[in-house]
Amino acid sequence: MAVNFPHSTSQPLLEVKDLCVSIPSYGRSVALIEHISFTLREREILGLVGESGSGKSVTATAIMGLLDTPGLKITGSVRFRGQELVGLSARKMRAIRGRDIAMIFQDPMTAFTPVYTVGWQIDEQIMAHERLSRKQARERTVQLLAEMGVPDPTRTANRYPHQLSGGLRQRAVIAMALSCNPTLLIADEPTTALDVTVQAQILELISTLRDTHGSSVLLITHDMGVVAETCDSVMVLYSGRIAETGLAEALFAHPRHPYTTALLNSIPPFYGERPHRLPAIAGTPPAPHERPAGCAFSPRCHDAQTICSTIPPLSPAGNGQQAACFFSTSGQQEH
Ligand SMILES: Nc1ncnc2c1ncn2[C@@H]1O[C@H](COP(=O)(O)OP(=O)(O)OP(=O)(O)O)[C@@H](O)[C@H]1O
Repeated sequence: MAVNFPHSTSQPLLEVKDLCVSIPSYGRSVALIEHISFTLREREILGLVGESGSGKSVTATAIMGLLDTPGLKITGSVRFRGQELVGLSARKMRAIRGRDIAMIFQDPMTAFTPVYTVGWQIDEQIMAHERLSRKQARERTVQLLAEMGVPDPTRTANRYPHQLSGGLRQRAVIAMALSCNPTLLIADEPTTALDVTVQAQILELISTLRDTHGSSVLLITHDMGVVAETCDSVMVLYSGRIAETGLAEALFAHPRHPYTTALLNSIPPFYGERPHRLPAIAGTPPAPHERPAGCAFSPRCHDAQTICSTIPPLSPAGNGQQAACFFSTSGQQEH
């Protein structure tokens, strides 16, 4: 587990304040995410965790300016190195995406087109941002692939995406994402499609990026085990709202929200096959348009009481943690 978070005094890189995304549905506005606020510091690895449908991808794509559903409304603030990104023109946002913020997805095949070699595509990415010849770009491509632990990088660069194993493809995707030296890497379930051994290697690679490239990482996952292995800090989402935040070490030792406790109980054994999706707790999260009044987790919570029919505010819960639970400081959720 990433027990020490050495960068708590480093500069804020990404400051998200009160980010809300809603869509119109049958004449009313339905929130996909609500009041999301967090700060990602330089060289920090922050895990964004929650079950399917909790709003992780919507949060990430809103930050990246990639949400384009008609009628969708984004409010709040996303500041990257002090610059406001919400409301920025598509052209300026594209420039920031290519230069400062890169994103990698669960399925590495989506990052590459099948008809060009992997090396060609990474070269193109480099040449789009720097005035380099193909030969110079290829040297950089090969160097990046080598840094990502790709064996025989010169030969691998000349192969097509389908000729690589899943693990090698994901390494190549990370190499492409890093080709412009982004300061922020957003990784959306980057290891879910990979087998356990390769997952561990890719997570190791991501954890070393802050040392090799000085990157900050927003790591999206449904798997608390992945957070434990990789992240300095954690933000737990439930039904589009923050359930709990804190440093990984503190939150793992003393979860303050019953949903966090349930997720921690779902961590599969360290050894053995890791199931694709573990049922964290009986029942499923509500869809955005079916979110109950009050605490959205209360229908699945053993400790729910009458007060939970009002929305619990996100409040300090000790140890630098914050939790949206009326009982978060009483200690009754500790295990
Ligand atoms: N463009 C959209 N239009 C309408 N609803 C959307 C849109 N994108 C996501 N949603 C809904 O918003 C909710 C949050 O989705 P999101 O993809 O962020 O969840 P997630 O936590 O990333 O889940 P997963 O782990 O399955 O990717 C879901 O109920 C989803 O159906």
